[in-house]
This record gives sequence, C-alpha cells and structure tokens, in this order.
Amino acid sequence: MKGILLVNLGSPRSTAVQDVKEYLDEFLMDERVIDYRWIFRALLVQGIILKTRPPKSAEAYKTVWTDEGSPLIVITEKIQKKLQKLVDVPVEIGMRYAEPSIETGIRKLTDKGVTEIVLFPLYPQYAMSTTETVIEKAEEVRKQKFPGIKINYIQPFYNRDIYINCLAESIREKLPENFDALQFSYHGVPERHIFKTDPTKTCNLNDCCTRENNPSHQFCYRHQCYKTTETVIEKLNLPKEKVIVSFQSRLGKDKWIEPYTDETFETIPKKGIKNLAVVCPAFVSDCLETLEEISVEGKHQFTSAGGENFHYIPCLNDEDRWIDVVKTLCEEKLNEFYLV
Ligand SMILES: C=CC1=C(C)c2cc3[nH]c(cc4nc(cc5[nH]c(cc1n2)c(C)c5CCC(=O)O)C(CCC(=O)O)=C4C)c(C)c3C=C
Ligand SMILES: [Fe+2]
Ligand SMILES: [Fe+2]
Repeated sequence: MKGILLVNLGSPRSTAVQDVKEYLDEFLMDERVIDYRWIFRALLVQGIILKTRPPKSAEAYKTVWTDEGSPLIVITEKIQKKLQKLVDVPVEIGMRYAEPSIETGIRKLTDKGVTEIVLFPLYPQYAMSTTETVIEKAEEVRKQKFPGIKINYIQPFYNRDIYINCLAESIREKLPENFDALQFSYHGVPERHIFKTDPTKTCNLNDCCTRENNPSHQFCYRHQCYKTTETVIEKLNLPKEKVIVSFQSRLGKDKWIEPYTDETFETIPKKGIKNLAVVCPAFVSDCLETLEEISVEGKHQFTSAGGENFHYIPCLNDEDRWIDVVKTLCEEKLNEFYLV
C-alpha cells in the first residue's frame, strides 16, 4: 500500500524558553545547517548560541503563535487535510526538527499498512539545509526503524511550470495596485554551503548564478532562487527594473549569500522606492521568518528608512491551487512505484 509524507522544517513544541532551546539545539546541531566539525559546532551552538538566543527567539515566536500552535505546523496540517480529501492514499506530515518527527509520520503511515511512501520535502529550492537534510534524515530513519519500506523522494520543484504558474497567480492576486518594486526575499544560506554542494566547482556566486546553463545550477540554491524569480516575473509581465532579489535570516559571523534583505530594506527608500511589495518564495507556508522577520521587523526597517507602504504577500499556505500542485507532484512519484 502507498502513502504520502509531507515534510516541513518544524517548530518548537511551545513558546516556552526551554522548548525553544531544545528545538534550536536539534536544528542547529544538524551538520547540514551548521556545517562545522562536531566539536566546533557544539562549542558554537551549545557554548554560545543556546546561552543567549532561546529567550529572544521565544519572544519572537510568541508574536506569531496562534491558539492552534505554530503557524508553520498548523498550515502544514491544513495542507495535509486538504490533500487527503483529493487522494485515495493516506497522507501524513513529518517535521525535520521536533514533533511530529519524520519517524512519527512514517510510523503513522506504516500503522495503516503503508510500505511505499512518497516523501515530499516542502522546499522549492535545493540546499543542503533543505531537501538534502530531509532526505538524509528520512533515509537514516528508514534504515534503522523501517528497513522493509520504500521511499520515493520528490525533488526541488522551483523549475516546474505548474509550481511557477501557481506562485505567479497567487502573487498576481495579492499585489497591491501601486507599488514601486516587488522584492523576492529568500531564506539565506552561508556562501560556504553553496561551494560545498557544487560537484562541478564552477559556481563563483557572482553572475554565474543568474546565467543560463551553468553546470552548477542543479545544486546551486542561489541560482534556483534567481530562476524562480525570473520565471515568475516573466509570467507576471513585470519588468526586471521593478524587481529586487535578496536573502534573509542570516545567523552568525560567516558570509552568507548576498544581497541581504535587511540591508536592502534600509537602502531602497533613499533610491526612491517608497511603496514596496514583498514575497518569500523559499517558504511554502508562513512561519516565524515571514510573519515576524519580514512582516513586522522588515516593515519597521523599511518605514524607519523613509519607506511609506510595505505590503507583505503571504506564502502559498493552503491555497487550493497550491494543493493541486502538491497533488500532481505526489501523483507523479506515486506512479513511479509502478515502473520499478
Ligand atoms: C526555507 C529554507 C530554509 C533554509 C535554507 C534555512 C537555513 C538556515 N536556517 C538557520 C537558522 C534558523 N532558521 C530558523 C527558522 C526557520 N528557518 C526556516 C527555513 C530555512 N532555514 C524556517 C521555515 C524557519 C521558521 C521555523 C518556524 O518555526 O516558524 C531559526 C529559528 C528562529 C530563530 O531563532 O531565529 C534559526 C536559528 C541557519 C543557520 C541556516 C543555514 C543554512
Ligand atoms: Fe551559483
Ligand atoms: Fe532557517
């Protein structure tokens, strides 16, 4: 029997400082997120970050938390429920960090008799801290706990027409009538991650990310973000001059991919951009990084620097057109089980 597991990043169990600390510990001790040797990662995470960050993060989570829980989890559950109505195989969710874990999700499926799983990492663009860590974790769990099952993984979908059409339509509906620029703000990653995962060693993080046909593109998160933007704005008929790409949420002292979202918010009003629309297509569901960092903090940065109107465009969340895309991508992979 077949089943579907939708995998998202995960959130703390609650906004209590101890729960946030446990979540950050698991998240940041992932070697695909902070990719230092174990001893240096432990020194940085447990010796420095976890000593100061949890109370601040907990406060930030409190500002977005709902009666039902973390927005990211609540929205992923809504996607699951809507998808379940459209397909005739069981659908469960799993989070890369914290609960419900990938193991919990797989167990719920196997308890229903599922032996062949389509696992969907809910990240449009590939990075070692997105798709790769989900697949690594799921394979570890499968080998250790469920050796008898098969898992088919859905690959990054930033270049799939059905996804781009869906994103473009969603943005079109939510764009304000008047705006000077539309900013695409993607979650950032350290530059080192891009070099590390480039088997061709041809990406220099300059114009090669925006060039056509560089061999590194399949593994270049920065390219995949620019490509997402380029194809969406083509559909929207927006001139490139009206579009900004930037990368948010950097952590620590390493160099992350540029340009940085917060610096952009502070500089563009002086260049005459007073009415700004912002969309965050690295996230399929709204979460702390969109609802607090962009909608609240980002708006504050922009307006304090002279900006007038800041319009945040929500993620795809549980929009019906997005659920249709999820269904199509899952069905493609479900059908692959018949081919082997
Ligand atoms: C969308 C893709 C994501 C990438 C790439 C990513 C990389 C990455 N993140 C951190 C550090 C943090 N991220 C945090 C929150 C967070 N990150 C993503 C997604 C990506 N992260 C999401 C969806 C969220 C929100 C989760 C939620 O519960 O709503 C946090 C926690 C919050 C905070 O304390 O600021 C940290 C820390 C690193 C180091 C990294 C490197 C590749
Ligand atoms: Fe690149
Ligand atoms: Fe993150």
